[in-house]
Amino acid sequence: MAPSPSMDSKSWDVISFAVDKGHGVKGLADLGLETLPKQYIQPPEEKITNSTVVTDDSIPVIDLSNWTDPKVAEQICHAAEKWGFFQIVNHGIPIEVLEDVKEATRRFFDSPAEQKNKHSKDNSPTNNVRYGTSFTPKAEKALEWKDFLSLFYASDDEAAAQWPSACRNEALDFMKKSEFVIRRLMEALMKGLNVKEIDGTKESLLMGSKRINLNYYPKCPEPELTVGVGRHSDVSTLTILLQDDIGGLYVKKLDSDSWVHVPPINGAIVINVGDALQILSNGRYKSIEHRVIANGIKNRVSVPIFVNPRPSDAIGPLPEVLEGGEKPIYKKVLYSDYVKHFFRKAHDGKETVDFAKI
Ligand SMILES: CC(C)(COP(=O)(O)OP(=O)(O)OC[C@H]1O[C@@H](n2cnc3c(N)ncnc32)[C@H](O)[C@@H]1OP(=O)(O)O)[C@@H](O)C(=O)NCCC(=O)NCCSC(=O)/C=C/c1ccc(O)c(O)c1
Ligand SMILES: O=C(O)CCC(=O)C(=O)O
Ligand SMILES: [Fe+2]
Repeated sequence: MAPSPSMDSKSWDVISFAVDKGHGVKGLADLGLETLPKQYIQPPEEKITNSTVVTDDSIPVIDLSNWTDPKVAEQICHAAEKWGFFQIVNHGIPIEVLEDVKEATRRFFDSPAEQKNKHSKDNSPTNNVRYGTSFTPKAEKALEWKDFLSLFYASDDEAAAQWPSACRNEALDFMKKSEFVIRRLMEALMKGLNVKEIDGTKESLLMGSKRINLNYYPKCPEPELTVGVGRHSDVSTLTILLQDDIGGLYVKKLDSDSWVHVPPINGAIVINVGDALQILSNGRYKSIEHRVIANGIKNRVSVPIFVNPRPSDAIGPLPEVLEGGEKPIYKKVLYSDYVKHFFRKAHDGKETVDFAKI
């Protein structure tokens, strides 16, 4: 039966429509539903409340106008240790590149479901391009109110042949124009760990592979009953996250049960430490839990670039970190095993990193 706004979600198959046929939550939102389908209702404990949000504190904002100032490197290391999250301004990535990739994200998700679904797990001719909804629908008790396109970068030629034309050039441009920033951030962070030089081995561990996701969070009926993205930490070394002007990303404060909002700043980019860098730094840099709320007012887009080790790398605490006799708290794990473990289950806060604990 074809869905209509007046129908409640008992009378038609929401999963078949949104997940299998590829309409996503964008398709559900376009129906003009007045109530949230029950499959998206999250347990009450996932609701973010005023009592857990603090408004008198926020993640650092770091001005990168002067990279050569040693104080900038100190601020980066300090933010990575104490917050695991910070925003950067005056980073040198042209504002048009940022605007263009947000626009391309809207263009891709505005295209017909049949078009988008050509890139689903079942239909895509390559594993490097994947359109989907929620996170792991088969493993989740409640779905998340988000559609995504995930693009693993293999080469320019492969991207030209396989990435959707609606967003290919803009996504590639954002990746390329952020390379300089990623390298400088890594150099600063490695200095803080006593690593003098990023040689070939370190280059692979720190930034050997990249994945860019285009996220689309449509306007949601009854947004307080669901989530945009559930509590999780990223499995990357670093994530370079571009958000639009809507807001809704919350970050957990270290060693607390409080959450802070990450306010959109025009032209800024959010940076966060992922599990791989937490493991490589033996816990010095923190991969922090974060989540995105759903909203009932406007569609939101975000574009994270996940900077990762190569899938074939073994990751564990770096020798330089353990030089002074510090005990390793993580064992060596094959990065592709780590990522598979992450993708196999629903978002579950910081549980993934236990996979690598000694
Ligand atoms: C990821 C793997 C290990 C998958 O290996 P492979 O053996 O080919 O398995 P697969 O059958 O394609 O995928 C295994 C499952 O993961 C899921 N999966 C794979 N890629 C993705 C993806 N990009 N997004 C969501 N799920 C995915 C699949 O759907 C499979 O589940 P199921 O459909 O069988 O139930 C491989 O592609 C690889 O080594 N990739 C290179 C390294 C890499 O990509 N690292 C990831 C960094 S991404 C990163 O840091 C964060 C991603 C993220 C995404 C969404 C969020 O909401 C979120 O919070 C975070
Ligand atoms: O949309 C956002 O602001 C964050 C998304 C996110 O955490 C992710 O894709 O891993
Ligand atoms: Fe994330």
